[in-house]
Amino acid sequence: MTEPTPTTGGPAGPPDAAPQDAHALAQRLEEVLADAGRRPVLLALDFDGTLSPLVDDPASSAILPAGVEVLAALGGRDGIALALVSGRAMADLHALAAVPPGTYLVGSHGAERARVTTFGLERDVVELTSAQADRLASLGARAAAVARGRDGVWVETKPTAVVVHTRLAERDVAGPAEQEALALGAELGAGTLHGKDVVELTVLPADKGSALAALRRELGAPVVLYAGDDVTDEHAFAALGPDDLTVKVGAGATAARYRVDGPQDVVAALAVVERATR
Ligand SMILES: O=P(O)(O)OC[C@H]1O[C@H](O[C@H]2O[C@H](CO)[C@@H](O)[C@H](O)[C@H]2O)[C@H](O)[C@@H](O)[C@@H]1O
Repeated sequence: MTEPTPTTGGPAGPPDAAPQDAHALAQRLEEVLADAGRRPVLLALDFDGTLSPLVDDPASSAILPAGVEVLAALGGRDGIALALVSGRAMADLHALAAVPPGTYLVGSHGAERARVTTFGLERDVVELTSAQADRLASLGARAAAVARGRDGVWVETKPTAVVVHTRLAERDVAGPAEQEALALGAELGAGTLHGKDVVELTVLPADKGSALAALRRELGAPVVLYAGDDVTDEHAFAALGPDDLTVKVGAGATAARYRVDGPQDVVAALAVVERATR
């Protein structure tokens, strides 16, 4: 897996200072949570690569069991709001994400919004204009042509986008496929997001930063913790301020203040929140 260039995936260049480690993050979380005046704290988390380890088959992704447990414990806790902010299509995210009622779900990088309830999903309707629907159909057909004959390259379709996946392809096959997909997006006037082994071509441009800022405003959250592993999460980091906690999961250039190694460390940070808010 190669890290895509942030130019097409996210807005930010690297910060001046190197991100701080998991220990510094835990300390800062404890400080923030000790101040009852700074509630609600919005815990907003990317899904793939952040709560759920990356796998070859996106349908078999799952939040780490310890993560499911700690999220369940945080559900409905006073002063804590939970959100998943993902590139996944909403139906897909809802099916895979074992999260407690009350959790906000942001899907398709912000094009889809919903809230988990005890009775099911309360979901905003997404409607495409006929021009957008036509463009999505053309993108689907042309993306299929990009994948055709290329071993390990396949196309996922979402309500507002198509995704060219290259994780299973050799590098000399994946690189040209990603470049062709990006060129296709430019040719058909689609929004493009270049994530980890994926090129997303969307007819309803959205980004995690705008979606996160809107959710924060609605909730009136003075503090936000956002954790994400991909270049598309840089939009979310860029939308947050100096009092927020931005956490890059894994390697790669980032504007986040903290860096942790993997999903197990994200779960550990959530456990800090769980203990501090009992
Ligand atoms: O914003 P996210 O929650 O990180 O979702 C981004 C994309 O995630 C999925 O693809 C990624 O995870 C797959 C499963 O681990 C992996 O096979 C793929 O290489 C990753 O890019 C999903 O399939 C995409 O639709 C999401 O946009």
